[in-house]
Amino acid sequence: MAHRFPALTSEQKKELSEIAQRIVAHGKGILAADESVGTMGNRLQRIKVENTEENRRQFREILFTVDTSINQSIGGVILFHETLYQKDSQGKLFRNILKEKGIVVGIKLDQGGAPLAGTNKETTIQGLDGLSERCAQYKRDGVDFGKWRAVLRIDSQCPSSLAIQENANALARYASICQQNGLVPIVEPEVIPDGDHDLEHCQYVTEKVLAAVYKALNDHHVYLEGTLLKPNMVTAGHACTKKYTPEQVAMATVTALHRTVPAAVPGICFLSGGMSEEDATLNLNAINLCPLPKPWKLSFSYGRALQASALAAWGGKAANKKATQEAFMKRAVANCQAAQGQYVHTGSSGTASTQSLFTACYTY
Ligand SMILES: O=P(O)(O)OC[C@@]1(O)O[C@H](CO)[C@@H](O)[C@@H]1O
Repeated sequence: MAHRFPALTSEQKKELSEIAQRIVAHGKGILAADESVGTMGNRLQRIKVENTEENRRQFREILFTVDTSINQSIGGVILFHETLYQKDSQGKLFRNILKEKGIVVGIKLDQGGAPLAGTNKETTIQGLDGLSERCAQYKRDGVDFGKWRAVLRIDSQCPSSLAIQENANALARYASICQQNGLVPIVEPEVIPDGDHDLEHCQYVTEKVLAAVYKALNDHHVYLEGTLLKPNMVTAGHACTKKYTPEQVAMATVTALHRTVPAAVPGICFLSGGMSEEDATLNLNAINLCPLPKPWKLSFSYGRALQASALAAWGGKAANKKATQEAFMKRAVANCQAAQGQYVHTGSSGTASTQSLFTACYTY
């Protein structure tokens, strides 16, 4: 089989791999601030704030106008469509505020789940139609990476081979379209933590899912050096009675990744999946200390685990801006340290940072 129809030019490949490497350089990770309107509504409800466009804008303004030193810990921010075109109170586009800090701007590209008939409530993700045009427009608007989240769940007959294959193929098709338009695709196959399964079962399923994803990416001629993976950590199900240490989670996670993710992938940025802020940091730290070969950067792309304390500190009040920014900065710095295996837990974490952020059947 000759390679007669190259998918990308060498210039395109260079641009993609440089973007991917910038995002995860020196322990940096990603702030996933891409909650859709509905998901943000759930977050705001917890702090008794109304889900209006202005309230969503105000919270994000506080995060994005944090001190420039945030660029030592955060390499990329994923936005939702609405946020990409919002401005701060001085009239400056959020995306320009982020870029001036040297942070790469990303966008959520998937458009929600659709049921796979004949399965045990499994789904695929929509959004491929018109995706190329959307990517081209976003690139013109200053976006350099995309995100697509596929959801797999563990249950009786789940994940089925249909759900694994279908979601792997959709992720690969999305990744190929992103790269054609100059966007680094974040590939997110999330095995959600609902259920009472043990750590070993989650590892088994995660390996099957990741193996299928990398086969599909190869089939679709995706340039791995210009991608980032956003997987779940391997953890026991939320309702499992047996508890595991961060070191056990780390060993199961790195083993699964080592068996399935090619070394050409520059970075693996975990989602937090409903872990408390502190657990997400401790597990990431243990992953980076795990004594197995780790040819990729192992970092974070947290939504809940980077914003829970900040949301609680804000409470919808402009007067709490400083405390909100301090809470956000604290988590960002802690995760940057964890991404280098240098986090030291001081034991002085606030209540918000140790609270579980799990939501059953987390969809958006
Ligand atoms: O699991 P977390 O770290 O909270 O969020 C991971 C994530 O993929 O899921 C969210 C909902 O789709 C997104 O906002 C975010 O990018």
